[in-house]
Amino acid sequence: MAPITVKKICCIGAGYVGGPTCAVIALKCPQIQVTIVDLNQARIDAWNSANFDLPIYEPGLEEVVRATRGKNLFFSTNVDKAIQEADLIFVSVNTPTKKSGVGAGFGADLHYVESATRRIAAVANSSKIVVEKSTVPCRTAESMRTILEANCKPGCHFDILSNPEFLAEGTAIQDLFSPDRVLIGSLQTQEGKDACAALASVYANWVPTERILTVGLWSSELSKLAANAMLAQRISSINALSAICEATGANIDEVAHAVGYDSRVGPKFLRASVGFGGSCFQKDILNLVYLSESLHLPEVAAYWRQVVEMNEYQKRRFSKTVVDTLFNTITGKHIAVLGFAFKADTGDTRESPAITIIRDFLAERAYITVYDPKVEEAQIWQDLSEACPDLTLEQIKKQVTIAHSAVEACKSQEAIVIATEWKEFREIDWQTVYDNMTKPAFVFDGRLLVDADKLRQIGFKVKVIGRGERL
Ligand SMILES: NC(=O)C1=CN([C@@H]2O[C@H](COP(=O)(O)OP(=O)(O)OC[C@H]3O[C@@H](n4cnc5c(N)ncnc54)[C@H](O)[C@@H]3O)[C@@H](O)[C@H]2O)C=CC1
Ligand SMILES: O=C(O)[C@H]1O[C@H](OP(=O)(O)OP(=O)(O)OC[C@H]2O[C@@H](n3ccc(=O)[nH]c3=O)[C@H](O)[C@@H]2O)[C@H](O)[C@@H](O)[C@@H]1O
Repeated sequence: MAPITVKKICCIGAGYVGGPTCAVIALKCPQIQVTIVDLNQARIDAWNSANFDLPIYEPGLEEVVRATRGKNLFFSTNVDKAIQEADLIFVSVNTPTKKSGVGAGFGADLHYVESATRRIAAVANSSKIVVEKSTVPCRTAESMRTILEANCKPGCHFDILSNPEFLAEGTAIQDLFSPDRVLIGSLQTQEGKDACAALASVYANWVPTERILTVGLWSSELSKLAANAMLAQRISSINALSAICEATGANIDEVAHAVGYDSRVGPKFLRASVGFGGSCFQKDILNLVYLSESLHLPEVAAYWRQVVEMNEYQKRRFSKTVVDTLFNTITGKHIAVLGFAFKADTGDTRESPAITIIRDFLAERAYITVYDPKVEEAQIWQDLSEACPDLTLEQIKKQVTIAHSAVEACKSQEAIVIATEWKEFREIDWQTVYDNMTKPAFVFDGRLLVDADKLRQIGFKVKVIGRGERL
């Protein structure tokens, strides 16, 4: 059979993954027409906005969209038309943790994947390659195939591939331009292999072929959960060690450096922090826990669950350090929280540790001033309202103020908490900040960001995560 040539791609889901991923495909494959669709009209309008006020902030993304939009990249809410025209369809919809019913709190909520799949079956009038881009539990492709085969029009045939995404927010464009690997899982039938080759040929426009890994469908699905679980496990491991450092006087930077120098361990992803956030680590580990439990593997489930429990402990431990250090009470005290996003270079706040810390401070009835360079005010209010269901928004607004710069946020405060590692926080004029604070002035660095010695010379009392030194 002649190799399948992909000419038109549809991506269902114009979010953090679908948007950047398919914009980069459009840039690297000018011969392919790419249409990204979503049910959310506001999101599509933002992708199409005349001034490129895109719905997500990601360094380099605007340049990619400027170079391709209206040429071979289109954003639309006309899901059916894009499905009908495409030869290959990415399903890149959200797969959050289930909130109720069987598996609540652990399992993935697959209803967005299912409704996208049902839509493909209902409207497709020719054969398609359907690609799972969303992160899904192992064997989801089988359910998709059952739905597609039971509902498709006569003469239509669907090949299903798994092609999980490994980009990290904040570096998405760089990660997509030069991925460590692209993973494609397929059934090991001739048709499955042909579909796999068709998708591989799309990536081969810019990814070296030795980095395009082809495996079985179930391995591909599980590899995505495994990759996130192992990355998160490294952070929980280093954070567990940070607690020992604080208790013994060891320095977590030095420990991470010494351990990471072993080429078998490697230096990356060993940065102690106030805890990991983001929409996926916790969700994907809980998904793995649920999978393990459903497979009657309770020890395996407990092992992975501990990675999330350690992360919760780290966030709690950080809040408690602040209270303990501020003479065992923060009631009525003024604290600046620098950073609200879950990491630098993104406006995304999903599962951000800053939310948990502020919730803890609100429970102690402290006054908080927040500053983040990219997170919208409305998002901060929404996140705090969800995190503090016992408080009305009016009550929250009495205790929380949003500032427009770091220096403004720190003015007249008793303590500063660094919750996100934004580069601009490294360049703060600490002398001016100190002069304008209530004394003693405290800095709690949850991101290993400040030069603690320099701050101490100015007069600050400084506590850095993973360091047991004197204030
Ligand atoms: N955010 C990240 O950095 C990464 C996310 N992932 C995975 O990718 C998937 C998507 O994640 P995000 O892009 O962050 O989610 P998102 O929530 O930003 O975007 C998903 C989009 O899908 C749309 N959608 C849902 N059902 C639809 C339907 N039936 N038809 C059309 N549109 C529909 C939603 O309106 C939403 O805009 C998830 O499974 C996630 O685990 C994987 C790697 C990285
Ligand atoms: O499936 C996903 O969603 C993605 O999840 C992560 O990407 P992301 O969550 O965007 O960002 P990371 O850089 O992994 O950071 C996650 C959290 O861990 C924290 N972190 C990271 C690294 C580190 O050494 N220490 C640390 O505390 C970050 O501050 C952040 O809160 C993975 O890195 C991606 O490979 C994966 O595709």
